[in-house]
Amino acid sequence: MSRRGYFVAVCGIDGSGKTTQLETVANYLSSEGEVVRTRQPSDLYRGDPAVRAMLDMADPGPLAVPELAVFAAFDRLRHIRTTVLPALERGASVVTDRYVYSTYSYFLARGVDDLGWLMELNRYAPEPDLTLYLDVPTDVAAKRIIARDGSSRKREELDLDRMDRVRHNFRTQPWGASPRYVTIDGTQALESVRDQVIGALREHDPRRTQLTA
Ligand SMILES: Nc1ncnc2c1ncn2[C@@H]1O[C@H](COP(=O)(O)OP(=O)(O)OP(=O)(O)O)[C@@H](O)[C@H]1O
Ligand SMILES: Cc1cn([C@H]2C[C@H](O)[C@@H](COP(=O)(O)O)O2)c(=O)[nH]c1=O
Repeated sequence: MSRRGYFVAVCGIDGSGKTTQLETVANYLSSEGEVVRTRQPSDLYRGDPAVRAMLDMADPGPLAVPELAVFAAFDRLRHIRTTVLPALERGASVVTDRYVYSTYSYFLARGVDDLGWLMELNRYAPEPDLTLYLDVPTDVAAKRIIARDGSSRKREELDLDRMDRVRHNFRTQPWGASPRYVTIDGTQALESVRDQVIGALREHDPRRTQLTA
């Protein structure tokens, strides 16, 4: 019997602990088989000079933000088609650093006011089996980034008001709540966060139902 892999997304504001917990997820799942660790946006979007320039501008202008949203959606669909789905279909687990909920949270905070339009752009993005949202206040995340990097790297991370709005979106999920979207208090000690991440991974593992079906 062919078995589809486990699809997990890790989301949160910059500095919330995503990279740290991606390691937890990948280590946990790798004891059971192949794990593909990836991220959105992909290098196509991140490496584009116009994207980098717009992310660094205080006010990129009214057309630039929707342009970025369209490119991010294109990038996501291509990434899903070329990386995520082939891996899941061969039975590998896929763990992605950020997913469509990051797009919604960041673009709403950047001023896109039509969530329906954003959702329509991303309608073919499959819902992960589990999305782990690491909730951390903006000031805590900013301090962590400065402790890690010496100084903040991007304008976006420096804009604490905007990051507060991003966090609000992640917390309130205006795109619609799902039992597969699990909020974890990311301010807890590392061991505690890790235990909750592993608990959620066990609870939402689609292969449990595949085995008992
Ligand atoms: N629960 C925690 N308690 C204290 N520090 C933590 C915790 N989790 C992560 N950190 C530390 O906070 C910093 C940011 O964590 P991490 O790099 O995992 O975040 P991130 O969300 O991937 O950040 P970015 O989006 O900027 O890449 C790191 O130095 C990490 O060691
Ligand atoms: C999903 C998504 C994210 N972004 C933004 C959000 C962040 O500012 C960066 C990625 O930062 P990282 O810490 O290096 O992961 O990209 C975006 O512009 N569009 C998206 O769809």
